[in-house]
Amino acid sequence: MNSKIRVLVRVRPQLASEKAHSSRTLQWDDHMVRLRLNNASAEKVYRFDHVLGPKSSQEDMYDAAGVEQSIASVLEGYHATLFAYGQTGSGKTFTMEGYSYERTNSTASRERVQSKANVAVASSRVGIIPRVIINLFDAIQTASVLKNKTYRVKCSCVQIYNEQVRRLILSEAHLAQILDLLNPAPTLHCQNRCLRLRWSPEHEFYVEDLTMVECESAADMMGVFHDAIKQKIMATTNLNAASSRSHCIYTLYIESSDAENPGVVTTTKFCLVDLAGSERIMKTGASGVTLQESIGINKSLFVLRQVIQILSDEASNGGTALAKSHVPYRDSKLTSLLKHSLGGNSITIMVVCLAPSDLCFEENLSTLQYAARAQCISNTPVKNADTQMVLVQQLRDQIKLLTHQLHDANTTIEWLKKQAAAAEKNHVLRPVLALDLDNQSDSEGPLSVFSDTDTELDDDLDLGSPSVVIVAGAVSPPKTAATKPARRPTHSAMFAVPEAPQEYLFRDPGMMLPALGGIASMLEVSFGFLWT
Ligand SMILES: Nc1ncnc2c1ncn2[C@@H]1O[C@H](COP(=O)(O)OP(=O)(O)OP(=O)(O)O)[C@@H](O)[C@H]1O
Repeated sequence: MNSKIRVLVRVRPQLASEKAHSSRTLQWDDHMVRLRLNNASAEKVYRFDHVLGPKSSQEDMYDAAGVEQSIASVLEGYHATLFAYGQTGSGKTFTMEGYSYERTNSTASRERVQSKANVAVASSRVGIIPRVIINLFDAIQTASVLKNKTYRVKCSCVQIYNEQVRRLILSEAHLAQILDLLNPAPTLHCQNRCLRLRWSPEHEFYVEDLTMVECESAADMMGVFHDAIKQKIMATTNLNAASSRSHCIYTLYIESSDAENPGVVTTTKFCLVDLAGSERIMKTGASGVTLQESIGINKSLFVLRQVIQILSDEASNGGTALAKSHVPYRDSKLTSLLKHSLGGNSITIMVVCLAPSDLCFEENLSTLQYAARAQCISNTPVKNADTQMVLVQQLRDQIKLLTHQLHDANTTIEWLKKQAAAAEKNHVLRPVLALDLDNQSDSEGPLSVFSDTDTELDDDLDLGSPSVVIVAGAVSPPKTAATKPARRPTHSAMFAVPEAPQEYLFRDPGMMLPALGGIASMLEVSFGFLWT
């Protein structure tokens, strides 16, 4: 099953700080965005699954993105990803979280103004992640009753900051270590939080030693999420009072098992990603640490765009010409961790955020170009199963294959029998089967021979130089006795089951096939044949 990345665009309202600027370059309707180029002589039109304007609510956004379907898919065994993309200040964090951020004056922020999330906001303002948490637990409650399944939910949260993967969920031990290091050498501080990226054939890229927290309820999980986002690095720039200085990946892991097979566990994940926004350093006025962050952010977004470009080119070429193009997932931590979401096995939604101001024309143009490319990318969602289930499936596949082979063999045998019958009827074949019957009694031996209409073998039939010897019962070298003329056949029956390996001698290779069919249909033994 192929599934294109679903792309939605959200144009945020003009902020008070932007009122002085016009916003004529960007126009939209429900499925289209039109960007008038600066000289107004030309325009670019882009079509998307949905386009939401500044008046759209968080609920509108959640519904239009089809997040409920993604939750259902995750419970059915598929991975899902939703990520927010756009320039700095375009509304990604608002869309994903919906909280307000307040300035803080912590010691660590002497160099610049930092912000911390205030999660006490009206329920209508909360964004996609809190809504997913609440609705996931509701959906689990329903599914566990309807499908008689048991679910366990865990979560993890990391930020990718300056190409370092850092944990946002801190255990008490981590917190104690960090407090100990309040006047830290930065490297020690980082050791506490920085995590290594690993690769395995089973999981592809994964974060080593990642903290995962099991949660019993939506309230539990919301608590973990709120603690995590308070650890995010946020700072004030010219373009955003509370700008994410890192990419934030929040992942829900859903383990499910059937009441009938409690040992068989399926794990799926739902990744919710708030990307840091692309920044034009001239515009953000970044310097010092903020400048370093800008460079890191732009570098990883550059790789993300490259991945999108290559995958979309591949898709537009029907997956042929560029099918073997190298996709540079490994060139950044972000694309490594999003590999399954871009051209992989996940159901993916991309929420594209735009700022309406004419000042953002170039950024909006670039954002729309990549969004348009992203919606060409096809993923191949695969239902996940645990290893036991995979083994069961492999055995099922093997049984299916063997059943097919058996069916084919039986069909061949039937065909051979018909050929033999037709040949016999037309008296085309002569009784040419001979065998070593030294031990066989005259009345009824273990083997009868094939003959046409009870005709006896001609006395002068020369069986001294056989064309083929079939060895039935087991593969063994032909006995010299088999080359001797046989006694006369008396019946038109096919073959009886020999007690021990027997050799059937044919003069005429044409006879061999019907005989072979007859033997095969009656004996469940191996046999082979030799040309002599
Ligand atoms: N749909 C919206 N309705 C009301 N306010 C919004 C909306 N979208 C964004 N905003 C406001 O715009 C400002 C910038 O939004 P936000 O911080 O979400 O941008 P961002 O894309 O996450 O930026 P960055 O990449 O720098 O982190 C915030 O003050 C936010 O409250």
